Amino acid sequence: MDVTDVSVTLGSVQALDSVSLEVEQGEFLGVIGPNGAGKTTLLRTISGVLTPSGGTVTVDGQDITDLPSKASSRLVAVVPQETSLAFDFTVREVVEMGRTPYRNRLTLESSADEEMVTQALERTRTAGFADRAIGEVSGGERQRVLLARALAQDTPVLLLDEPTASLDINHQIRTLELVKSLVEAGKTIMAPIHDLNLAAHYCDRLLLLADGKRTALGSPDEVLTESNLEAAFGTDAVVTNNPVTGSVYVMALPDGARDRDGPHVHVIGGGGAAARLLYLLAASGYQVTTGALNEGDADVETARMLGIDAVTLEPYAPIDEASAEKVKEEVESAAVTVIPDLAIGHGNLPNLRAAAHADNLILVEDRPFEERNYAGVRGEERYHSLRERGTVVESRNVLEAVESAIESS
Ligand SMILES: Nc1ncnc2c1ncn2[C@@H]1O[C@H](COP(=O)(O)OP(=O)(O)OP(=O)(O)O)[C@@H](O)[C@H]1O
Repeated sequence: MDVTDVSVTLGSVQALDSVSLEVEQGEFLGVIGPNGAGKTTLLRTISGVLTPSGGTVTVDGQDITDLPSKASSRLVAVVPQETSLAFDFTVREVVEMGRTPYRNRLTLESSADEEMVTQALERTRTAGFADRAIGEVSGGERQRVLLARALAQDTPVLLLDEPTASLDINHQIRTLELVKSLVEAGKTIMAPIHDLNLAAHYCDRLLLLADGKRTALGSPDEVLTESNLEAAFGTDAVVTNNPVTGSVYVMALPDGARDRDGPHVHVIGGGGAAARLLYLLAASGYQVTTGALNEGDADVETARMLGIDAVTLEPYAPIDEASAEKVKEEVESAAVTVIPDLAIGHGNLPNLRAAAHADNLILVEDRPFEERNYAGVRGEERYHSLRERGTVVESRNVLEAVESAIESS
């Protein structure tokens, strides 16, 4: 499917401004963007409902705007966000409407039509209430019925307007898994999706629209960058990777979330040991820094999510001199430095060396000192010497300890 330089004006609003894109057969393209960006308008233009003031839309080499509606309905099916359906049709009758483009006044329903309708009902799990009136099913069920109708239409291109909007979490995933299987079977699918994390996980590519313009187009990690999100949505967002699925993960931060103005606390982390502490300190308004940590470490991910500055290193790289120096600078400028209950290995010796420069040092120990893990004598010695000049607390008392260290200094 090719969209070339499409512009649409609605009333006095330029809803689409010279938008171009190609969608491959067997591709799932997610359309994202703020309210009013033009997502629905783009869908309505591709389906032939709206005529662009400029540009063309071609499907299978045919210009949609030139085709009679019956012919375009064999190329593009739409699942609208909202629809007014006569309330006394049954669910099955609504799905049968999907076969209309293949009928004329003289042909009766064929067995192929019936087969398509049955399949569509089954794939969308709506067969169980096929004989109920459409007015008597829930909003989420109705959305699945509309998807069934579009499947019965048997088109190469399927446009879904917010396919998961009124679905519960179970049906969101089921619907997107169904979309995935349709795409694998060769359908071309385009869908505005507000949930950026679902979009990132399921879509092959994303189109970011803002103000009727194509702002970005590419793989989810190319499109979902902090600067693109800031520009399009005007929101401060943190982009990390979902530790479970590996997909890009977006979290919007409330206004001012990064403007913490409390005293500076530096946290030596590693392997996720600092995650909760980072959260507690950030939520209490401290200006928190952490590091040095390797990219990919769970503590780096947490720091990103919370908008905390981290001194980072390449994955698995040892702490080099420049990074050790940066850690030392953070420690020296911090009112308090905290070492959570971490495993002490060779890797973090430079961090421990830097911690020796702290004005106030707090060491968190939830396990008896003897049971802790030290890789090598040097780690143990180094930690011992820090222990002598710092305050040892359990994690449940760490906030209090930070506060009283700051008060007394
Ligand atoms: N019938 C109309 N007449 C005039 N302007 C319209 C009409 N329909 C939509 N618009 C305007 O066109 C722009 C694009 O609207 P569109 O519905 O395509 O946005 P959207 O990205 O789908 O938004 P949402 O996320 O809220 O569904 C908006 O500024 C909207 O106010």
